[in-house]
Amino acid sequence: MTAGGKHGDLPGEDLLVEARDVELGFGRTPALRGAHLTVARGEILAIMGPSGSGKSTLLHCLAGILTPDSGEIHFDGRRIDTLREDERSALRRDRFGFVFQFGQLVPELTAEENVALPLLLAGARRAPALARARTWFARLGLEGLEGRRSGELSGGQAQRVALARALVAEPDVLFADEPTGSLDSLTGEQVMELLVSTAREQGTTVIVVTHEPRVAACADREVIVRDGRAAPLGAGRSLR
Ligand SMILES: Nc1ncnc2c1ncn2[C@@H]1O[C@H](COP(=O)(O)OP(=O)(O)OP(=O)(O)O)[C@@H](O)[C@H]1O
Repeated sequence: MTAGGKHGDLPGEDLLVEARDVELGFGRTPALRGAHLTVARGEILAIMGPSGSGKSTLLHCLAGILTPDSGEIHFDGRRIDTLREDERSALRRDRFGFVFQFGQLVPELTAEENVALPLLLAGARRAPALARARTWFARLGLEGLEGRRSGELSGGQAQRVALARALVAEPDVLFADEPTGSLDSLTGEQVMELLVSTAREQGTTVIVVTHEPRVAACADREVIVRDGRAAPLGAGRSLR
C-alpha cells in the first residue's frame, strides 16, 4: 500500500494526509520551517529525528491539534487547518485515534471503560460500547484485566489499553507520539508489533513519532525531521 516509492510523492488517489510547506513558531522559536510530508492510505509511517527538531509539532499539526502559522494540512481530500475548532474537534473524535507516551488513561475508570470511552463520546449506549471494548482485551493479550484501573496495570499493559482505546472506533488515522517511550525496549517492541499488526488488520493509517530505530523499523517508511523540515530517510542534506 506504500505508494510513490521511498522518495516520491504519492499518486492523488492514495494520499490520505499531507503537510504542505508548514511553518509554525512558538514565540521566537521556529519549530517547523516549511515541512512537507505525504502519507498514503493504509501506510505506516515513522517520524524520526533529533530532540527538538519538530516531530511532535508536526504530528500535532497533521492531527489538527495545532494550527500552522502558514502552509496547509490536508486530510482525505479536504484542507483541515482552516476548519473551525469545533469542526476539527469532531474530525479528531470521529476519524483519528491517539496514543501518547504517558498518562493517557483516565485513572477513575476501569480498563474496559477507558477503551469504551471513544464509543461513548460518539454517542454509543453503555452496554454495547463495553461489549465492543471487551473484544479488544483478548486481541491484545489483556484478558482478565478488564476491571483494573490504570494504577493496577504495568506500563506495557497500560499502553496496550491505550492502544485499544485509540483503535476501538476504527479511526482512519492513528497518531502515536513516542508510544513506547516509557517502556523498556522488549515491552516497547511488543507494543509496537501489536500496534502495527492491529492497524494493518483494520487498514488504519499510522503516523508514529519515535526515537527508537527498532520501533521505526516496524513502519513501511521513515522520514527524518531536522530543523523543522521533513526528509525521507537517507536523503542526506537534500531536504524537500
Ligand atoms: N508549547 C511550546 N512552547 C514553546 N516552545 C515549544 C513548545 N512546544 C515545542 N516547542 C519548541 O519547538 C521545537 C520543536 O519541538 P518538538 O516538541 O516538536 O520537538 P521534537 O522533535 O518532538 O522533540 P523531542 O524528540 O525532544 O520530543 C523545540 O525547540 C521546542 O523547544
